[in-house]
Amino acid sequence: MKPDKTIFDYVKPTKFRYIHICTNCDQPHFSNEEVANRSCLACEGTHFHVTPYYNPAEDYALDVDYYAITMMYALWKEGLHKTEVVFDDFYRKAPFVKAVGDVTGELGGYVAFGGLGHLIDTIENLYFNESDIAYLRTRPENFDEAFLEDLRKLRFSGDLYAVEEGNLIFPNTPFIRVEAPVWECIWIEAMLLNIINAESLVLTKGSRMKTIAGEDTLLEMGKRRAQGRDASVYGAKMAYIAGFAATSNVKAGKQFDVPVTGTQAHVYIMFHPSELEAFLAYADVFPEKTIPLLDTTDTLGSGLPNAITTAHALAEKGYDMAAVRLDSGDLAYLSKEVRKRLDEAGLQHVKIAATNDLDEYTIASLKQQGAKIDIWGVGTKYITAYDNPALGGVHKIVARRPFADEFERGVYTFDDWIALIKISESMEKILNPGRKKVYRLFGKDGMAKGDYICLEHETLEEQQEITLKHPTNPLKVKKVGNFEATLLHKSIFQRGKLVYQVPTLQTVRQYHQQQKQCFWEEYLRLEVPEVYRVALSDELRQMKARLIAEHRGGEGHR
Ligand SMILES: Nc1ncnc2c1ncn2[C@@H]1O[C@H](COP(=O)(O)OP(=O)(O)OP(=O)(O)O)[C@@H](O)[C@H]1O
Ligand SMILES: O=P(O)(O)OC[C@H]1O[C@H](OP(=O)(O)OP(=O)(O)O)[C@H](O)[C@@H]1O
Ligand SMILES: O=C(O)c1cccnc1
Repeated sequence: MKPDKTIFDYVKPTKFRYIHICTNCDQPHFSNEEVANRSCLACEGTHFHVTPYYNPAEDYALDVDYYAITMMYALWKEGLHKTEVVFDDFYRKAPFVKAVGDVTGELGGYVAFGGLGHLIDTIENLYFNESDIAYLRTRPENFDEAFLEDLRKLRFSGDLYAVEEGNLIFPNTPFIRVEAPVWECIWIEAMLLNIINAESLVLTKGSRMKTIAGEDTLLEMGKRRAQGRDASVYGAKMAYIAGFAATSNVKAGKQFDVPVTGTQAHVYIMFHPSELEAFLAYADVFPEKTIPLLDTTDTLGSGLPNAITTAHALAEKGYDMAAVRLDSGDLAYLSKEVRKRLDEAGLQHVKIAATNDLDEYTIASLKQQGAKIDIWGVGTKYITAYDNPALGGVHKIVARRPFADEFERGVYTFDDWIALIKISESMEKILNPGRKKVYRLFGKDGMAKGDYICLEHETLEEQQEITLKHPTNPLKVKKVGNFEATLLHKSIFQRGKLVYQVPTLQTVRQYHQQQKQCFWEEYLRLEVPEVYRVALSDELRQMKARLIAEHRGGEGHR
């Protein structure tokens, strides 16, 4: 390595642990092996500067709850850690839906699936770096050195299937399925759920706001109120997917190429000797982008007249003032009055922006009151998912390969998957066992009719009509004919390798809008939404019933 370089000056070595730099020609080579047993591809030199690659920005291996490490260790000690298993990720109750339910008490609602791009990035760069290993070595559990050495080599090596980011997901539909060695599935749980739960939650909040705002402009302004830096940056990214026009979060703009914009704050006006001087000074610098804030002293008595003077001054120079901003008071009354007076002053082009603790409900109410607001700036209630601060997505084992003794006894073959179940007192909490897939059924009009969860070997392609049966209530059935069935999951990782073409943010944003249009508005409305059918195949239901009966009969969880 040249003395004036650090390892960060070389190409990012995704998934490789060591960087071997030719001491002759400075060419970098990436490897998972510490020992350089090769000649340089560029100059055939044989001497290398070898160093572990450690990028503090890629520091995800310990994004776990401690019991993940102790379970991984116990499985390693048992020699079972590489047993292949299947995990499903799903949620049970949609957020933001008030506990009213339909006549049978069942709650509807949806989640907009967010966070897949972030998850892919994280899994691609997931490895225990040297400082992680050093930390684990200090733990009182006294982990075996051979275990720590295996951790140093560990990468995600499994298959991962997921719903595409921006699609809509419903209670109990698995949004991710992971097939991997059991210790890897345990390793990624907390990190995966942390990303998906947080980003899907705010994406859903934003998606609801977009439903209400329609063609009006939505701006994301939550940075100062977000629960941490990541939450603000990824929240701004989710807002863009949801259909917001821009964010005030500059870091998100840089990181994800999201449009960035803003108005002006009270500080700028309070700092100047007078409101009018402040408006004129700002307009001088940003003649095409000036949005005066009207409420520093008196919205209608001072802010608005000064903004009109500023707009006329701009017009004399050939510029159109963009908008004015309301930030307090009765936004319905004020916006109507401001619109009237702007129009009277010949300023029909000047738009009205509003901020102040807005959410989908206040926006809906203001629209219903005939407020003349074109631009909605939302911060706190969007970024914190204020009325429902967590999404309860879970990561659960549903199948495993047989153990050695089970092969030996001839009970199973190598290719078998053994369905696993966890029993609960409440039927809703009992997992859907086995290795499964999910179809989404569309009518000929392109509208979604329900999700159909079945075992991996089952197929729907030949069927003309299907009865969607409620998972727990036998009286709830819905016949669907003349449908098209689409598999909901895409293959993301195969044997640890990324096989999915990650779409651009722009594409994900369009995809989210397209997917929303496939659902009747009754499923998407804010209050008491219609329940979208998620059904199990007969074979899956029967298998589940058999496993429950066996379990209740005391035969354990097989
Ligand atoms: N016409 C309206 N209908 C429904 N909600 C409104 C209407 N006008 C304002 N709101 C909302 O009512 C709340 C008013 O909050 P609050 O009383 O804290 O604001 P304020 O006194 O006007 O201003 P400040 O932020 O300076 O305290 C805000 O959430 C705002 O979005
Ligand atoms: O209301 P939100 O949806 O969070 O939107 C962002 C708010 O942030 C700013 O207020 P600031 O932080 O200056 O304080 P304020 O609440 O007293 O206006 C701005 O004036 C908005 O009102
Ligand atoms: O640009 C704005 O108007 C803005 C940005 C962040 C918070 N409140 C307002």
